[in-house]
Amino acid sequence: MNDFPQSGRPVPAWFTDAKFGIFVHWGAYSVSAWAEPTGELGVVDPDVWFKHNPYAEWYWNTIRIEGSPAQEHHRTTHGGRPYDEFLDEWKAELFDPADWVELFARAGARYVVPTTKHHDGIALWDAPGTGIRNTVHRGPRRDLIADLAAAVRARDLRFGVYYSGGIDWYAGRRDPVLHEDRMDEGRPHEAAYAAYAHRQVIDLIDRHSPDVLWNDMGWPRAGQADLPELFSYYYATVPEGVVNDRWDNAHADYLTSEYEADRANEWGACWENTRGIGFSFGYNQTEGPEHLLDPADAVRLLVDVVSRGGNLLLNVGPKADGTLPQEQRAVLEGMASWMACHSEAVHATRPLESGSADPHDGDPWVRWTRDERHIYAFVADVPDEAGGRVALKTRPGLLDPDTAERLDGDTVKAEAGPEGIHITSAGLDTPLPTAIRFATR
Ligand SMILES: C[C@@H]1N[C@H](CNC(=O)Cc2c[nH]c3ccccc23)[C@@H](O)[C@H](O)[C@@H]1O
Repeated sequence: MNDFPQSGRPVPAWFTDAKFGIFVHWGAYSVSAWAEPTGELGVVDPDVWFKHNPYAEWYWNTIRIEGSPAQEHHRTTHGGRPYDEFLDEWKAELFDPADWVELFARAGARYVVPTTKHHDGIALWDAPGTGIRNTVHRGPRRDLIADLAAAVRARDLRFGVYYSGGIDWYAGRRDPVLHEDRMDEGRPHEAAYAAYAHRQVIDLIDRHSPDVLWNDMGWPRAGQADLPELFSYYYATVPEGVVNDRWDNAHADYLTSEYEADRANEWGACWENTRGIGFSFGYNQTEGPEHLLDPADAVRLLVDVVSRGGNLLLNVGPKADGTLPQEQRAVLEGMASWMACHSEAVHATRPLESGSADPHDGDPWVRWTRDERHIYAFVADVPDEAGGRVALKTRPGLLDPDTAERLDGDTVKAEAGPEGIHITSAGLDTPLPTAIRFATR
């Protein structure tokens, strides 16, 4: 979607060191919590995508598409009633932000980005111009953004905000989006909406000094001339703030990709891949284990992204009551137990210079990271018949075999080989990667 260079502004070190953030998609769509588990963005045929949208947060759009299974579900389960009623049904009665943040921190996340207003236009704070159509005056009757921000900062994590500037099916009054080629028709571009959105982002900056401004689906054309002023105001308020790339090519401190879409953005010193634990960002009750990443998948995704110089923004979709779905908690718990001894090989690392050591897919699976004094080899799926022996292809002399150590404490033997380093160690035949640390020569 974006083929322009980043802003040229050096991205603050906290962001490139952070490596791992948690996205939180929570809204009135968490009450309906329903979508077909069609598949991943970028893999699903675009002609199928919108009528069979796996994004549960797109429920209001999908139920307005004639003949969609979601429309049928809405008719039979909710009597076809107005989407807006889900706001009043949303109570968030079990919302415990400190509990969420503790799990996010243990999993190794260093920043948290909640949806403050998604495409349905419902604000999770008392946003200017929204009247009572927000979670302070209806439903939860709570400023969910302020409560989460406080918990995130109390745990010394960075706090960012997601804002749907490009799409607003309420204030923007648009017909359903039927195909990505007609996405622009689904977007409001008028001056009134631009002023409304601009004012809300300024309000978020004034209230929370967010460390990340994560806008989505572009910015209304009538408001694009005012973006340089908005960004200047943001940076003056948050000198270490970062701005993503979804403002219609106006500006970007870093580029984003989403599932398999926009993978061409995954280059340079700083980019971020985002996805849900399943095929959806909003909680989708129809998803089963076969649709979700397991802990090993999530760890490998994080390690692969970090080894290529990116951040992973992994999403959780809380239930309407404020609890994190058990199957999503389990993934973060799995990441947390892995992160307990692998953080040093992930956080504040950088990719290796190209050509010094090769990643490898298949058996074994190999990825690399480095910091000033060490090089880390992540190894998984070592075939059993190899007796735990792996040949790591590296530039000769790059690693000192005598310094090899497994971060989980198990023993590893290393010796220089013709193509780099041979290591021998037990228990590397699992899909969950293990890091071996070497001192750099
Ligand atoms: C983080 C997610 N961002 C989505 C917007 N995604 C994009 O614009 C990315 C994208 C690239 N190519 C596309 C083709 C069709 C739909 C989306 C995209 C939103 O529509 C989702 O609901 C969720 O908030």
